[in-house]
This record gives sequence, C-alpha cells and structure tokens, in this order.
Amino acid sequence: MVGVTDSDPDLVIDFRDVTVVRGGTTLVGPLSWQVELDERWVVIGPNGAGKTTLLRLASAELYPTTGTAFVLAERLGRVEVRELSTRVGVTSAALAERVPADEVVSDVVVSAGYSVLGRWREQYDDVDREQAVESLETMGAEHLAERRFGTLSEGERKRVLIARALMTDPELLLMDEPAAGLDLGGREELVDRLSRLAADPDAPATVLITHHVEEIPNGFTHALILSEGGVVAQGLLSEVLTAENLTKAFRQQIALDTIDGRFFARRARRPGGHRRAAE
Ligand SMILES: Nc1ncnc2c1ncn2[C@@H]1O[C@H](COP(=O)(O)OP(=O)(O)OP(=O)(O)O)[C@@H](O)[C@H]1O
Repeated sequence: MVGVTDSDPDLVIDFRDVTVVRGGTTLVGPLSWQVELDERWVVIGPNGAGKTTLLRLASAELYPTTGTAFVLAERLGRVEVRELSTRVGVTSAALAERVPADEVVSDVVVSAGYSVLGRWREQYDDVDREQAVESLETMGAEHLAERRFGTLSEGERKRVLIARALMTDPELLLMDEPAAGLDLGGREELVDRLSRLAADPDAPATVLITHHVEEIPNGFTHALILSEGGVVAQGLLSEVLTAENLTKAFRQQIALDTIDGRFFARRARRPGGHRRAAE
C-alpha cells in the first residue's frame, strides 16, 4: 500500500493537496496532480494562474507550503535538490537568460550533465560530447553546435535549450512556454519537433506550459487547466481541453476548433454579433 510517506514508482509527479503560499497569499492550490511515466501533459491557464509556480515545484526549485509533493518518488523537503537535477530536464526563459551570450552551443548542452551553466570545464568526455550531439539532433539543431548562443535566433535558442534539457536523458522533462516569442515558422518547427518527441516511447514524461492551445503538439495526452491557482479541470486532453473549460478559465466565451489533432482557440462571437457589426 502506498502511504503518505512514499509514492507509487510509476508516478513522476505526485502532488497531494499541495499549496504554495507567499506573503499570506496562496499562489497555488490546494491541488492534487499525478503524472505517470508515459504521459505528456500540457498546463494552460491565464497569466498569474500559477503555472510557473507549479513547474518550479515539479523541478524541486520550490517546496510546497502545505501538502505532500513527490517528484520521481522523492519527497520534496526530504531529498537534496541536487539529486534530482540530472533526472529532471527543465527549459524556461529564466534559464535562457542565465546562458552567457558567448557560450558555444555544444557547451551549453554538454554542461547540463554537470548541472552547471557557463564554462566550467575546458574538456568534456567524448561520451558526453556524443550525447550532446544526439540531443541537438533530436531538436534538429546539430548544425548550430559550434555557434555562440548569443548569435542564435529565438527559435534556435529554444531548441538548443530543450536539447540541453534532454542531455542527461531525464525521467521528466519540464518546459515553460518553449514557443513564447517565436514567429509562425519557428513555432511550427518547434511544435513538430515536440510532436516527434511525444511519439517516442523512450522520451521522458513531459509537462509543457503554454498560453496558446495552438502550441500543443500532436501526441500530448493530458491537460491541466489552472485559474487563480486552482484546478479548473485535469485529465485526458480530449476530455479536458474543451471550449467550456477554457471559457471558465479565461472568463470569456472561447470557441475551440480541432484540425488534424491540433487545437485552435478564439473568442466566440455573440450570436448575431457579426450581423450587427455589418449593419
Ligand atoms: N515569490 C513570490 N511572491 C509573491 N507572489 C508571487 C511570487 N511568485 C509568484 N507570485 C505570484 O503568484 C502568481 C502566480 O505566478 P506564476 O508565475 O506561477 O503564474 P503563471 O501562470 O506562470 O503566469 P504567466 O502566465 O503570467 O507566466 C502571480 O500572481 C505572481 O505575481
């Protein structure tokens, strides 16, 4: 039996009634959320809903104020964060800002194996170099290996940082708005790479935060919709990502279309609204 002190080993994330409180304000929760080994989750919700806070919990960067949080079956607060750092791959804008502009791309990727950013060693092992090339290939970024990070386009940087997150062959991959700031072509390229990753049975369990349903790659299985720190809905993507739930979360009438397994959202017109506008 799984008690409060241990977690099911098939769960990469197991949050039970967790809250994160700062300065007397509850930023997230109380919420419970379980992610299994083979699942690909999208977390969506308005600005300030608590998405990044939730991801920071999942990367063991924060501990819950109340409740119990397990990541990779390790209870947060009971485990050294360093022990999880190579087992959880993370990509976020905060991380991107910390990469020195003159860092060579292959070093940005390979240094993840040592949980550091920036030049740390002059030499890395061949096996690490090979793994870095493989990670870059997964994201279609191997041709960038010798470039300096600061010279890359926004889309190229995002792909390099995901390659870095994959470098250690993590059991959990966390991505905070990886498509933010990309143009249409860059977004579609990234979404395509992430769909291929989602389809790979050897790929880690994945959590993707996004503001836009258009950025949800094919092959994602589950969704968590957050609003004001609470769960609007969570479960299978096909059941949870509905116009009704998005309308609740964003507090305006949202219409949702699905084409070839991708999602498209817009504000719903009020009945007759277009006719009045034309008059
Ligand atoms: N350290 C902190 N102290 C106080 N409030 C905080 C702290 N960190 C975050 N918040 C607040 O918590 C709420 C949730 O923030 P969070 O960044 O998790 O939301 P989000 O859903 O990721 O938002 P966005 O979509 O805008 O990135 C916001 O209102 C934010 O201002």
